[in-house]
Amino acid sequence: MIYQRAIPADELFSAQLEMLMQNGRIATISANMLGVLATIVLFWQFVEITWLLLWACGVLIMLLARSLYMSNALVERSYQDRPRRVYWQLLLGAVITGAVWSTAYIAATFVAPAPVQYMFLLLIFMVITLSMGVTLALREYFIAHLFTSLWPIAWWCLAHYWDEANNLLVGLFTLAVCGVLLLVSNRVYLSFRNMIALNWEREAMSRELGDLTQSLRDRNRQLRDARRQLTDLANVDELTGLGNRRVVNQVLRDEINRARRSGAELSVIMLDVDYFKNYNDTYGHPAGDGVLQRLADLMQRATARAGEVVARYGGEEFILILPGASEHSALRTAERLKELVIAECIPHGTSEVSEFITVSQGVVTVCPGANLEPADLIKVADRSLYEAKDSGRNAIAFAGV
Ligand SMILES: Nc1nc2c(ncn2[C@@H]2O[C@H](COP(=O)(O)OP(=O)(O)OP(=O)(O)O)[C@@H](O)[C@H]2O)c(=O)[nH]1
Repeated sequence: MIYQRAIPADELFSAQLEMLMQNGRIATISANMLGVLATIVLFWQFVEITWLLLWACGVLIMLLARSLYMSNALVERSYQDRPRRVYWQLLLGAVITGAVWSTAYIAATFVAPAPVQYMFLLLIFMVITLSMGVTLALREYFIAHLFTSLWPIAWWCLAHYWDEANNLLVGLFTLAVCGVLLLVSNRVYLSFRNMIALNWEREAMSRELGDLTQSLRDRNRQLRDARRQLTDLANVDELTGLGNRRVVNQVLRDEINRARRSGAELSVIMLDVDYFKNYNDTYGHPAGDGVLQRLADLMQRATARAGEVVARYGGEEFILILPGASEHSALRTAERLKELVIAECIPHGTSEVSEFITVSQGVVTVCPGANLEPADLIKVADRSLYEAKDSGRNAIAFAGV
C-alpha cells in the first residue's frame, strides 16, 4: 500500500458523524435537559403546571429518543455503512430540538412578562452555546440547530416590534448573536476537522509502518532461506548428493578438535574406484556417473552410525570420516564396504583385477595430537590408498599416525 496523505472525503464524513455522536450525545442532551428544568422554574407562576409538565415530559422523551438513536448508531456503526441516512436523521433531531425552543419562546411572549421572556432568551442562548463546542464536528448540525432556535425568535421579535418596546432591540441582538455564533462556529469547526484529519494521518502512517515492518520481515526470511540454499549448494556434490571437499575439511577440523578434547580415536577411509578411466572409456562417461552414484549409496549404507560422514573428495575419490572408530572398527567398515561393492556386481570388462567394479581403500586411525591438521590426515590416508593400489587394487591398506 502507498501512504495516502489526505483523509478521503467519505472517511472524513464518517469520522465527523462518529465524533459528533460520541461527544455530543451526553453534552447536547444534558444541556437541553438543564434548559428544560430551568424553564419549568422560570414559568412556574405563569403557565398551568400540568401544561408545563406535559411540555417538559415531551421534550425529555424526544431528547432520550435522540440519545438512544445516537447510541445505537455508534454500536451498529451505521454511520460508516449508511452515513448519509444517519446525517439526515441527526439533522432532523437538531431541527426538532431547535424548533422546540423557538416555539417555546414565541409561546412565552403570550403568557410571561417581558423580563421573564428575556431571561428565557438568555437561557436558550446558554443551551445553544453549551452544546456548540461538541456539536461542531458537523457544521450543518450546529447551523440547523441555530437557525431553528434563535433565527425564528429574532424574526418574531422584529416582526412584532410594535407589541413590546424592546422587541426591536431583542430581535436585532438575537440576529447579532446568530452572526457571532456562526463566525465562531466556523473556526471551531475547522479545528475539529483538522484534528480528525491529523488523527487519521497518524493512524494511516502507523498502519503503513506496520505493513513495511511486515514486508521487511518477509524479505529477511527470504534472504535467510536463500542464504541457506546457497550454503547447501556450496557444500553438496551435485552428482552424488554427498558433501564435497569443503565439507570434508570442515568436518575433519571439527572431529580432530573433538577427538583431541575427548582423547578418542578418529579414523578416515579414502576410497578410489579401480581402473575407472578404463570404465569411462569403455562404457561412457554417463555410465561412469551412474557407478559413482551407486557407490555413494553403498558408502552411506556402510556408515550408518551417528556422526559418520561420507563425502566426495574429488573425481572418483571418496572419504569416509569415522569419529571414535578404532583401527579394528575402521578396517571392519572398509571390509564391509568392499563386500558391498563386490556384491553389487557392476560389470567392468576392462578392469585388470575383476570382471566387476572394485575399489581400493586407504585407512588411517589417529589419536589427534596438538599439531594434527586435516590436510595431514588426508595425506596419510592418500598414501595408504596408494599402498592399496600398489598391492594390486581391490585392496585395503592401513596406516597409523
Ligand atoms: N564418469 C565420471 N568420471 C570421472 C568423474 N570424475 C573423474 N572421473 C574420471 O575418473 C578417471 C580417473 O582415472 P585415473 O585417475 O587415471 O585412475 P583409474 O583409471 O581409476 O586407475 P586407478 O585409480 O589407478 O585404478 C578419469 O578418467 C576421470 O575422467 C566423474 O564425475 N564422472
